Amino acid sequence: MVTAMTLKAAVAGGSGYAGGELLRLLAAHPEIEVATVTGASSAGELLGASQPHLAASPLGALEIASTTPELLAGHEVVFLALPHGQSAAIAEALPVDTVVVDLGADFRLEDAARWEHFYGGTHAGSWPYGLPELPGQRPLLEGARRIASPGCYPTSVALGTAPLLAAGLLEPDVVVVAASGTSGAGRAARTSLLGSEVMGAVSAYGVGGVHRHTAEMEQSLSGAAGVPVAVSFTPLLAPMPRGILATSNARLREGVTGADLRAALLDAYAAEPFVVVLPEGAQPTTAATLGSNAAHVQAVADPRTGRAVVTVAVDNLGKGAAGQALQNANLALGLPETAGLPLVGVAP
Ligand SMILES: NC(=O)C1=CN([C@@H]2O[C@H](COP(=O)(O)OP(=O)(O)OC[C@H]3O[C@@H](n4cnc5c(N)ncnc54)[C@H](OP(=O)(O)O)[C@@H]3O)[C@@H](O)[C@H]2O)C=CC1
Ligand SMILES: CC(=O)N[C@@H](CCC(=O)OP(=O)(O)O)C(=O)O
Repeated sequence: MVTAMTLKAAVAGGSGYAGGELLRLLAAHPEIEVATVTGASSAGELLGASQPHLAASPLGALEIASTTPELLAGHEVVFLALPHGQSAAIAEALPVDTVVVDLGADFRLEDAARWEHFYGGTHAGSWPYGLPELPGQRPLLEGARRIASPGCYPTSVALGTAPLLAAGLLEPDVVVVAASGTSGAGRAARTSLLGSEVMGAVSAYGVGGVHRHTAEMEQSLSGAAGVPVAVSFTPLLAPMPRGILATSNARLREGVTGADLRAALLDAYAAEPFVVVLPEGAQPTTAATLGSNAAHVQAVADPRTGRAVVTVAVDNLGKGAAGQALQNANLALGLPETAGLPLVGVAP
């Protein structure tokens, strides 16, 4: 039930994985109420049938509507959790004073040529990049009407390495190997159903610099470093439903120690509610972040090879997607940044 005191939200793509997690978070948000949920093939179904984890919430009784700009207009905030290429036309038709947070990639890249290279089609433009913890980024998101929420892998990589590059501790050439749970591929991919192929195996994909998140990582890391940063990225598919563990490896600048790396992370995240720099000796694990908007970060020096090893765990559907989108909406709407966002995960 929407009351005069609450802000009305619409979630487009509410039948998908990212939309489903966003609706779970919004169901407990103190100041936002979901008035409209849309989808495509699921239009006409009850949300509780499409997303069984929402069945006990009043949201479960909402009917999923077809996605049209007319239906999405008239809300204070619209979340777009749609496949790539679907957001731009919808966003253009929404009122300019509506807060629109896109969970997809349509508006993440500033460079049109790079967007077209990695995604194909025509670049729709760029919006403020919704990773508030990046140096200098939060003021661009406070009060914004359009926000491009980052991809899950780029979120995890930037949270670990951006402060180290900004502090001049690493050479601007980063090798990333990151493992994701199957929900990262979206519900439509049905990888979750291919148990015989996915379970019991870890496999690399998008190998050889072709994964589209490479451009997004280079954009945010170059912004933090103030010089172009090259990223070599290899994603791995891991036999788990959700979670990302990203490892980033880069050459240390002359004289830099492990203590310097940790000091830079602790300094960058001292006042950040969602980023936890783990105690020395502890390593991030995906399980500890599940269901939360937290990112767990660690950095270690390998003095024998003169390299830094930075590890980050996030929930790909939490800080990697829905949690981050809600954090961005809170900033845009002038609400407490942490409203409706769990700081702690579920265990075991
Ligand atoms: N999964 C993840 O970890 C992350 C996802 N994202 C981004 O979030 C967005 C959604 O991803 P995800 O939830 O994983 O994807 P899913 O495949 O799970 O869900 C896609 C959603 O979009 C709807 N949809 C599909 N085609 C259309 C269309 N032509 N018009 C309108 N709606 C359509 C689907 O509706 P229906 O089911 O009714 O057909 C469904 O609700 C993507 O842009 C993705 O890149 C970002 C970060 C992480
Ligand atoms: C396991 C898996 O397939 N993961 C997805 C990443 C999903 C995501 O964050 O990103 P976008 O919003 O940019 O699509 C992939 O590699 O394409």
